[in-house]
Amino acid sequence: MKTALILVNLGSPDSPETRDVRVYLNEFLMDERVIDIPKFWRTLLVKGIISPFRAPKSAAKYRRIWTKEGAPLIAITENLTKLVAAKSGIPAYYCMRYANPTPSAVLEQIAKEHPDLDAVIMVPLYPHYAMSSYETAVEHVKAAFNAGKYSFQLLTVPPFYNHPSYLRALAESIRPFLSEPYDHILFTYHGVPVRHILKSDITGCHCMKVDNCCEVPSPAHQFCYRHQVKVTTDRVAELLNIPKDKYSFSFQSRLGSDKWLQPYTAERLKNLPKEGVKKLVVVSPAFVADCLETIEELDDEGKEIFESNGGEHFTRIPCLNVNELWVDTVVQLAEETMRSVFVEK
Ligand SMILES: C=CC1=C(C)c2cc3[nH]c(cc4nc(cc5[nH]c(cc1n2)c(C)c5CCC(=O)O)C(CCC(=O)O)=C4C)c(C)c3C=C
Ligand SMILES: [Fe+2]
Ligand SMILES: [Fe+2]
Repeated sequence: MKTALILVNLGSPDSPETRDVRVYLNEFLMDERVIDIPKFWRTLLVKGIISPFRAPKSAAKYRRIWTKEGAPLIAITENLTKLVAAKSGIPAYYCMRYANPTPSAVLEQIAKEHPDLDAVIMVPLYPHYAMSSYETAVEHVKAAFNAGKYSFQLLTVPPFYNHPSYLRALAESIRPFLSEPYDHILFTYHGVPVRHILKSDITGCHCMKVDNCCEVPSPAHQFCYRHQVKVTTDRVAELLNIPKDKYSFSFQSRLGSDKWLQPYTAERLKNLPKEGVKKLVVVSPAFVADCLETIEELDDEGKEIFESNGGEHFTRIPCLNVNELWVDTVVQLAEETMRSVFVEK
């Protein structure tokens, strides 16, 4: 089998200048899987209200996290891609859902450099399924693939929130930070609107409708972000022997006035010191690469909220980034997807 890999991440603006951030925000928020309202209203909201006000503020935040290599999320994805290629011996590329490099440009490059491929395996860099992350990235790459004339097949790695290799990589990345005394570990995940959870419920009658929905077995869980982040949290806590009263999970980065998944991370950071938590460890497993939401929102804003409310020690564990066990996981996920298609035939 001749294969290549394409790692897919979210994307960052081309530069931290307001102009480029506005272009990025427009593309991001005009995505119907992110702001799922009729196009007319979405255009009015995004181009008339959100982007003009948010772009300068977000640009200032991007300037604070920008490095010599550019946006952290892109630089880390590029380095991960190189390590995956070296480890697997399979040519590996990366593309982004928003901004650059685009899936069409990268698919063209792959076809040119490897004209005799049987398959390209897409690895969406999202452990959990959400219509605003995993689903939109996969559909966007598939649309670019279908628009071109490629002789290879496109295969897709499924969400890996409960994959033993991912759980192990995550647990081992956390373990060294628990050797010092701590009061609590908070697993914080990017939030999504509650409406998205209801929309993704294939049964139409389970998510947020059944008591303890995320613990009651259901086919809805295949697409339930809340269930999946809960599984990741509990499995990692089990691997690390963290007692139930010493960990919890919450959701960050809410945008707009809709109801999003709760509890909100900012509220938890404010209240934890009042509950006696002075030494806090924070980890964000939905992001596999450090980005604006971890470096700026957690390291800067999150720490400040915790400490100004009586917290004394705030430690944020870096994302998996280019961690060796994580590189192994990506290779394993791709190989398993390839085998499931070609060996089982
Ligand atoms: C788990 C992954 C992510 C989900 C789910 C997700 C949903 C989601 N995001 C927004 C709006 C914004 N997110 C922004 C940044 C951002 N989001 C993710 C991941 C998920 N988003 C990442 C990794 C990043 C960082 C990108 C980087 O360049 O470092 C932004 C842009 C920054 C800002 O202005 O705050 C917006 C906007 C919505 C509305 C949403 C679900 C509906
Ligand atoms: Fe986001
Ligand atoms: Fe659920």
